Amino acid sequence: MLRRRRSGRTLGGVNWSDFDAALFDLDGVITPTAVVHMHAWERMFNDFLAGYDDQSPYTDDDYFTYLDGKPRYDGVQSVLESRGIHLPYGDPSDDPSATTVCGLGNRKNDAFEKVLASEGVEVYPGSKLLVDQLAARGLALAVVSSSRNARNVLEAAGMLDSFPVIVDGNVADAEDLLGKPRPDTFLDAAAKLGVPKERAVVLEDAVSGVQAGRAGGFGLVIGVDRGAGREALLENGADIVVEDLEELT
Ligand SMILES: O=P(O)(O)OC[C@H]1O[C@@H](O)[C@H](O)[C@@H](O)[C@@H]1O
Repeated sequence: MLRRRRSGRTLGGVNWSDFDAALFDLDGVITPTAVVHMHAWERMFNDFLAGYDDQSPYTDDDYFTYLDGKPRYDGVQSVLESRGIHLPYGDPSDDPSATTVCGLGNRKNDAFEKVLASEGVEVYPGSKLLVDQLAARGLALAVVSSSRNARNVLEAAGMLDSFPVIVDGNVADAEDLLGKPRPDTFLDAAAKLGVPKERAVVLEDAVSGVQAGRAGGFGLVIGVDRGAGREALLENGADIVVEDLEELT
């Protein structure tokens, strides 16, 4: 836990005058939607795995180890590989009923979209506060999310206008950028903001996300522990770990 300091240019122990940009992950960092993704994956995988006699049920450990923060189909591949299940990759246009990597990913997306439409999206109050404070200090802000739903989530949360640069799963696909844990999407966001990586801060809740931050050589990597675990975040690339971004305000 960081000691809160409000003096000078320091917020929550971070000297923000050392930085010109903040690159925020979305799900689990700005909005509590990591939980929605988590539940949608759980429902889809448990239905799918029930068709196998020799597979144990999918658990939260599967989520944090193989899925958290990764692009949709990379996550599906990773879970299937860990269980020795081989399916054809298919194509992102696959119907959700297709028994392919892409079909399973799209099946989960149906569940995610239903929850989004019926329940809407909130914002973590501490995250909104930090975003507003950093914007007021003149930092350039971006969202860097693996999700193809990022724009919809930001819009539903009323935060779309807070981020001049959004690098999401669709941008990564269109620009051929490798997804987290590779650093490419974060580097792309920093370049679009015109800020050198050493002057940019990465804020991430997923192990794959802090790995991307470390691999990219960013000025500071802040882990937000929403379930991945403080130690896991520190071991994989976080310089500091908080439980909520309110600690940095
Ligand atoms: O299926 P989508 O919306 O493109 O999202 C892909 C991934 O996006 C990430 O932001 C989430 O942490 C993952 O849980 C999710 O699986």
